[in-house]
Amino acid sequence: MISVSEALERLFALARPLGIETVPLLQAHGRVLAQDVAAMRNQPPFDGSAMDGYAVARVAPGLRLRVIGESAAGHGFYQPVKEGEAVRIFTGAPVPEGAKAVVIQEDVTREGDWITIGDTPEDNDHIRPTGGDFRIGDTVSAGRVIGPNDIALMASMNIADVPVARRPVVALISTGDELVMPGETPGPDQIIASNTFGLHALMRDLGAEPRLLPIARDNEASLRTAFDLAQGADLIVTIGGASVGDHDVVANLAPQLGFDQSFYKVAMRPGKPLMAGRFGAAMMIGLPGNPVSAMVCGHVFVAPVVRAMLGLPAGAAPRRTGVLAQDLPANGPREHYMRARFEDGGLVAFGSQDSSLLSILGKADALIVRMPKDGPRSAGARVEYLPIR
Ligand SMILES: Nc1nc2c(c(=O)[nH]1)N[C@H]1C(S)=C(S)[C@@H](COP(=O)(O)OP(=O)(O)OC[C@H]3O[C@@H](n4cnc5c(N)ncnc54)[C@H](O)[C@@H]3O)O[C@H]1N2
Ligand code: MOO
Repeated sequence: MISVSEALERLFALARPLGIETVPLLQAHGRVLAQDVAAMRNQPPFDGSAMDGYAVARVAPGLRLRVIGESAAGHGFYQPVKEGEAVRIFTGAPVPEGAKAVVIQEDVTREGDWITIGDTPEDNDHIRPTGGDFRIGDTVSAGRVIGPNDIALMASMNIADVPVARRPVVALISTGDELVMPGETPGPDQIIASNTFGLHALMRDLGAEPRLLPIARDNEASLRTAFDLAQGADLIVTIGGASVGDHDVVANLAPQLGFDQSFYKVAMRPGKPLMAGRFGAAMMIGLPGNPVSAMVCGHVFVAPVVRAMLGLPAGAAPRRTGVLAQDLPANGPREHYMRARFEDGGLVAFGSQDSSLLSILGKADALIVRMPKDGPRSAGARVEYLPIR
């Protein structure tokens, strides 16, 4: 059995980066920027006014000036302003040549075409200089998930088409004779497939393109059909059949069908019978079937792999530090991801950590990470956890 960190390293070695595609700006939200993009223009493209008021060549209280024109946003005034003159100006308008400051209209008295400057602070010229926000060639750096603020910035830079990482296509295959789809009527010894649905949502959140394939039954022909249907995927994720039982088809049959295994079994709880390797042109991860194991492995392994495929830094799922609100006993030999909730700001692990209990996973805010053989921890101790909400 290998450690969680070694498993992650091997997974990153198996992942292949994806190509780049160009999407219209409106579709770039949530995608990963695949190349630096550069501003096509200066912003502002001219010295512009930050206020409504009067553009003047000199500011002095009591100065009387003649208003010679008007500069509004989208309608500049293209004559110089000289000593003794002022130009009526509005926020966002180009400042005329010769103007050294804008006096806000609250600090001015106007009579006809004449203004008199009143008491006004002289430390702010209210002029936004050309390129004060960004200049031609300034870049937004690749390797970031594009958020609303990035979209606004790129729009302002006149970037209408954005190079983004192609979404990894993730084929999700549930295996087992006992499974039916949600909405179907299960037989007396059947249950509803849940793992592929939770993982589908997780993949969507990460910016992948999940494909839910039909359930593979516990026989070679059915598993072969599922792998055939998975062709074209960048990542194949199987769920269940990973352990040592006679009917555990993925562990028993996948190598005969083309699975080139890199590792099998990780010293973690839940999630021990995890496997990974390549399957033809795709990477493959075989998750254990127990529902909590599958979801925890989704957070701990599949999510970092998808991020790496998208060109984000290859690293473990980000952890935070929290304070225990209760004592915890010593941990066993496997790295333990304990389902826990926050109570008054402190972490409380659930009493049952059985890997079949989705009702507890559903109430959990966090997975407390216990390293192998970690000693007992007292209430008040600081521990690492993965946020899972
Ligand atoms: N003798 C041993 N038995 C088991 C071991 C072991 O080391 N020795 N490991 C246990 C551990 S740990 C786990 S985890 C499970 C994993 O087994 P499999 O990956 O083979 O999973 P299955 O047997 O197919 O299913 C386990 C459990 O989960 C349910 N299941 C499966 N797929 C789904 C799905 N898509 N949605 C909802 N539920 C699913 C399945 O019905 C079973 O109840 O093995 C232990 N055994
Ligand atoms: O490792 Mo299994 O995934 O604990 O139930």
